[in-house]
Amino acid sequence: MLPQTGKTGAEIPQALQPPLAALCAVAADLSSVISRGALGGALGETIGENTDGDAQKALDVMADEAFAAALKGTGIRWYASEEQEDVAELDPDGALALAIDPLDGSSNIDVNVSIGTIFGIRPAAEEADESFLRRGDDFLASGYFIYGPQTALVITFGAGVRMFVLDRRTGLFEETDKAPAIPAEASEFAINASNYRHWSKPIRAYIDDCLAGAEGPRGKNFNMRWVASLVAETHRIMTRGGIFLYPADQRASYAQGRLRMVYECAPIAFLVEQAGGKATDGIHRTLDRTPDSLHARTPFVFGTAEKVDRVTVYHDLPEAEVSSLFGNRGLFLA
Ligand SMILES: O=P(O)(O)OC[C@H]1O[C@](O)(COP(=O)(O)O)[C@@H](O)[C@@H]1O
Ligand SMILES: [Mg+2]
Ligand SMILES: [Mg+2]
Repeated sequence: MLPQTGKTGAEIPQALQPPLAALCAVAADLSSVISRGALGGALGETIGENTDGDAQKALDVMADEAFAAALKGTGIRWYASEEQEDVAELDPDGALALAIDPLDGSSNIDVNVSIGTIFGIRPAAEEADESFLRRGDDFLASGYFIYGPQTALVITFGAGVRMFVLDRRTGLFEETDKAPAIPAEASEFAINASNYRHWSKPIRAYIDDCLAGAEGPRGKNFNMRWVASLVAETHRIMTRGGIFLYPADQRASYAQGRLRMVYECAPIAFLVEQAGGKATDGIHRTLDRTPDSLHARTPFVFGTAEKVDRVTVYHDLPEAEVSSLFGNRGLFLA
């Protein structure tokens, strides 16, 4: 079930072909299960709790079990999943380590909104933790499947970004010639605005200035999106630019935001950088940071490079300039 590279003919690295074929086979099956909705059972029913304390939905567990089973014998030694407390050893003689969010956007399972799967593949270290608790500059591949009106695979092997769409007539992922590249200009921001009162001053100031529109310090109007599915936001930003923010906030257990470094933020960061964008924790480059545990969370800001840089600058502004009463930011922020 390897993705068909007819459009570009560009090779898929040999060592990655078996795990990628397995990922595509499971994703195609998942796509079909998801498209049947309630006909296929209560996919969005809460059946437990994962390590993070997040509600575990039936589809979360189904997806995790399907990916883990399909990846056996494909060269993956270490399998790190959102839905499993510890790293699983699939093939002791495998040379690869795979981190996965089997089902991303779980709150949308029952409301027919796009959901997805996020994955990242890197060389396996001798020890499980050592394979994942390290800087993110040795990815061999990362990407996501999005189960929406189209089921698509967006992936990078470290040489740009490629997109494949599932052709339901053949069950194969066919490469398109529209390789996503994040536009340098955009006017959309994505953030869960209901958390405004919990954000830091620099984040509030950045969003205040977007909301102030043409009359405010930015001198232009913006639009807001929040799908509550990281994969859907990523796909939109990969396609038409913009910025996504899930910052740290003052709620209990959100001091490092909500999203997890190993199987959400680092794989997305590698992909976004390959598409010409940037990804940080609001200040520091995501891929330069080392997670201290498998399910460690991190604040996450990614998208159009200039916008991500601007959020970093807001964190450098003097206290007085990020108080929400302050009308004008430093001149260079015009
Ligand atoms: O519900 P919130 O706080 O807006 O958070 C939405 C975020 O949570 C997530 O659903 C977390 O991912 P999971 O669904 O895999 O746990 C992201 O996809 C999404 O960006
Ligand atoms: Mg997720
Ligand atoms: Mg998930």
